[in-house]
Amino acid sequence: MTEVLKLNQLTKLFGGLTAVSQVDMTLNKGELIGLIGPNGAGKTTIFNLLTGVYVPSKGDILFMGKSISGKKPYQVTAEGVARTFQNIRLFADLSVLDNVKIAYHWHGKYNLASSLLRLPGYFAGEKKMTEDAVELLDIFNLADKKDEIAKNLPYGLQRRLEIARALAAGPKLLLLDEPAAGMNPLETRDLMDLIRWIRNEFNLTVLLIEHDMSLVMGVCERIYVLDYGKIIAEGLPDEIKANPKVIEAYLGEEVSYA
Ligand SMILES: Nc1ncnc2c1ncn2[C@@H]1O[C@H](COP(=O)(O)OP(=O)(O)OP(=O)(O)O)[C@@H](O)[C@H]1O
Repeated sequence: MTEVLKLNQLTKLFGGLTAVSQVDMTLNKGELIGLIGPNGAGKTTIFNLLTGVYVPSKGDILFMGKSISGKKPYQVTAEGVARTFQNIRLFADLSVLDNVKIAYHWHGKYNLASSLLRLPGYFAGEKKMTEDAVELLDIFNLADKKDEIAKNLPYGLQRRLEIARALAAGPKLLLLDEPAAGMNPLETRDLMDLIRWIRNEFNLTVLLIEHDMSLVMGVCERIYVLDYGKIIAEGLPDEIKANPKVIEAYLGEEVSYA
């Protein structure tokens, strides 16, 4: 089994606050893993550490066996890690198509000189990129919206577009931060199917933060539970549901497994 991601004693302090504390985690190739925990548990901080937004205070992050701790976000993207955000971050005033095409530039199909000089390679590359982008949008049922301005899309479609854009960067590891936030139950169910499908189709490993328990339990093969920055449980969805530590951590929060 190939280890795609390994966190060794990952720790992040903000002043006196330990937001992430000695977290160990392993993701194997092709796994779809959930990261859950009450508000403020440190989930998004882990994503920010994984993507180079923050530098770990202690511990290490290994991606495909190589340390990526301390790398800049663009370097982490180039290594093959892509993410979506809790609060959607699209280029709001660009078209749906351009939002995806921008991400393709990460693994540019042509070099800077050919792009500046508009050499034949540039036009061929540009055409191929547009075709690829439209194909990707088609998978996400967004091809007919390709010329719309991103901010004018309904919320659920903006979330889909964000995932499409993340995939355009050609990741090996996809990090999804609350992909179902703000979606209705039908949209959530569609999204679950889509996440499972893209994992298979794009040969991905997926780590998913989610508050919607039905989504987490329905789609994830294994789950890590974080509370006050520490991993308090790890296991199969049924094990997690029945784990007293998890139930206690969630006491006072309304949890629905429906
Ligand atoms: N840049 C920062 N500076 C100081 N404290 C921070 C910073 N970012 C996060 N924190 C704190 O770290 C802790 C973990 O926050 P984080 O956003 O990672 O939690 P979370 O599990 O993603 O929460 P939520 O489910 O509400 O999104 C919180 O106490 C938060 O206030």
